[in-house]
Amino acid sequence: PLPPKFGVETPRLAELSDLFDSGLDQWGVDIFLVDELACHKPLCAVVYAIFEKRDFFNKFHIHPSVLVNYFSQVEQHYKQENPYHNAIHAADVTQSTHVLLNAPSIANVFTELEILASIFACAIHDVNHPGVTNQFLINTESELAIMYNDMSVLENHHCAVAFKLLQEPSSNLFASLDDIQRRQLRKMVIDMVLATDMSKHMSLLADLKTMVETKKVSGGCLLKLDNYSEKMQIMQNMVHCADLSNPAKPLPLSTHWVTRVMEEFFNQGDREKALGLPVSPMCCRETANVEKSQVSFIDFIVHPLWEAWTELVHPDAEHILNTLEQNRDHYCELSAAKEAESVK
Ligand SMILES: COc1ccc(-c2ccn(C[C@@H](O)CN3CCOCC3)n2)cc1OC1CCCC1
Ligand SMILES: [Zn+2]
Repeated sequence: PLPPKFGVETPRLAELSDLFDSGLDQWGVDIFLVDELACHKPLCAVVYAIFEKRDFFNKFHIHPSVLVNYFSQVEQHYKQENPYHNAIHAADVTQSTHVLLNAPSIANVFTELEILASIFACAIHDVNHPGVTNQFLINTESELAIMYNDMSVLENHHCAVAFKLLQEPSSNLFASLDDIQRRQLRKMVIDMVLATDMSKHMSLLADLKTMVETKKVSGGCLLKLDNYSEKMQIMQNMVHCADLSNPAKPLPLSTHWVTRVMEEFFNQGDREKALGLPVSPMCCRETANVEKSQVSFIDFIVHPLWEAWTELVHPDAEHILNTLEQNRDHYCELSAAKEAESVK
């Protein structure tokens, strides 16, 4: 028997179906509307829709009910009390990567298994996120930090939880893959999820820039990706771009994410204050300058990354970079207006 369409019981199935028809392949689909129409199971709905659109059910002999069993479990393991690191963020990063994969300039670069691994990695990349940063887990000598020896604590946890949930027989998504494929997929997913650790950002970006330079030299085509490491660098940067894509989305979505991430950071700041720990950067609700922080985040982290990605897939991501630059100017103006207000 087939599970409900998109794996979610919703009285608004027709609207959800229409939104996916028009928006699933679009940069900037309203993921918060997906959350509403899917009765707060956005991850199940988005993954189901992408698997259907990419014909993964047939290509990898996955029964829809097994997909729904597994991603319902994954969705339940995202803490919905987190303002930011919840299943909506996972659905957002997954759908964003689905769009990036459609860029014509990387059309024939990845195998179907690599595409499956990328979509899967996004869907699970923050599962069971506790709503605090690695530094907080380390500073508080949390069980997770002890478990993972302070190294990419969150990212190791997300991976372990996701693969543990796969061991449930009714949820074994990759049962029909052969052992080689399953082992390749597991390695690719681990490599991508561990690369979402922000402390890896600078080295990831350096690799991407080198690849862009060599691409320029080799006459612009990406097809000469012969080894695993080069391909994985692109996949890791693609997922990292999607993870840091909030400022590059249409402004209403971007500001909604800023509100949510600041609330999560401020909750952490409250906990640090209560524990007598130094309050992390941007986590103090009394002193944080939200707009200024966004401008710095864009100038130092997000824009350099998206500038490199845009060069790699030129000209397919120009509109994304333009949106990022327009949004940056918006936050800059807001910040200046706030500054002017405060000196009156
Ligand atoms: C929409 O804006 C953001 C969307 C996502 C993130 C984001 C997700 C994961 N991270 C990594 C941090 O968990 C780790 N950092 C280490 C430094 O201390 C703060 C915590 N960051 C941040 C965003 O903006 C920041 C908050 C104000 C400006 C910068
Ligand atoms: Zn994330």
